[in-house]
Amino acid sequence: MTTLTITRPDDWHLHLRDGAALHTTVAHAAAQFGRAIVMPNLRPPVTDAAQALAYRERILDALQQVAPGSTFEPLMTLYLTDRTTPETIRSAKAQGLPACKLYPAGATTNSDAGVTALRNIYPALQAMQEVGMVLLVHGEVTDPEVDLFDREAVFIERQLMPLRQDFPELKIVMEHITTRDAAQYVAEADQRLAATITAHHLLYNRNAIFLGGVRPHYYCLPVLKREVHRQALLQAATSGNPRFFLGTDSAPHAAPLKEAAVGCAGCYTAAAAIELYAEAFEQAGALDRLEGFAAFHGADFYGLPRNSERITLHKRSWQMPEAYPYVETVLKPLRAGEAMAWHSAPAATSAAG
Ligand SMILES: NC(=O)N[C@@H](CC(=O)O)C(=O)O
Ligand SMILES: [Zn+2]
Ligand SMILES: [Zn+2]
Repeated sequence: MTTLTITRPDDWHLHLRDGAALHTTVAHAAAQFGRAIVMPNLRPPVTDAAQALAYRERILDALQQVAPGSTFEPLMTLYLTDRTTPETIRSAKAQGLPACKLYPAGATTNSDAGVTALRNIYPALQAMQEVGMVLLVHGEVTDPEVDLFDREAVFIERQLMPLRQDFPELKIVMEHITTRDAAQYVAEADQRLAATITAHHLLYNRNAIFLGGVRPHYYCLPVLKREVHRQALLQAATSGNPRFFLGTDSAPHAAPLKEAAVGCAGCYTAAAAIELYAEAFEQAGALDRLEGFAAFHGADFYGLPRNSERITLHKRSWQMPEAYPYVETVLKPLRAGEAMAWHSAPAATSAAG
């Protein structure tokens, strides 16, 4: 297959950051995706509807500048803290926010204000269950005794299983799953549990972080795992199961902050996300399953209409730029300077055909 036309995809897990960063991140996201679930882990975090709507306006302002006329739609989320009240949840739902995000305190970038114990958010979760908001989960325990590579599997046992028992009607998305354990757990669960999978976890195993020396641009959280896990994720993503869908977790950090003694976690894939996913699906011989994963399953899970526009991908080699301008520095994308197998044509080109 040398061209592939699919319904315009959505990104169900995306970091856009704020301020001048939006000029880079919003341009990339809007070029590919119809909608994106925008992560709330800003500094300070987005903890109520008013902050979320103000952030949405800043995103839309940037969109007007970098892609005038674009219909890209940012879907806003709340950052849960120990102090999130049921009233905050009800107000967020009333103002159209589809989801809230659980960051266990200390689990990842900008999670210091996150939740220190699940019981602290039980009243908020109860309200979310009642009003029908989706709970998004960074599923890793923060217990320093637990090996970094086991933190997702342990989270499922210690936190997610009891949580699902206590809130059986709550819709939950396990974000950026990285293990066979998570893929199996989600596959065996009911309709209310889904998972997003990133392109980088489909394409790389943990060797990528250490190939010839430490490679900070392959460091993200949850960290890349062994090849058996990558294979299991690929199988889940290409299985056709509607509870697995696209979430890039594209997480920009200025290059100097990643190439540091203590480098930030996060891979930047938004500039060519669908091309990376196409490569992974092709590798699995399942390009015919890409559209469901990228454009249908997420919208269906969230109860939103599917996109009507289409995009076209061409099998054509090109080179990923070394860097993109980013605030006052640069941003190095995953695959920087390396070959890409698929190329996505701008919407205008595909519409003409
Ligand atoms: N994935 C990451 O490694 N980093 C994300 C946070 C997150 O999604 O956990 C970020 O905001 O930089
Ligand atoms: Zn996360
Ligand atoms: Zn993320």
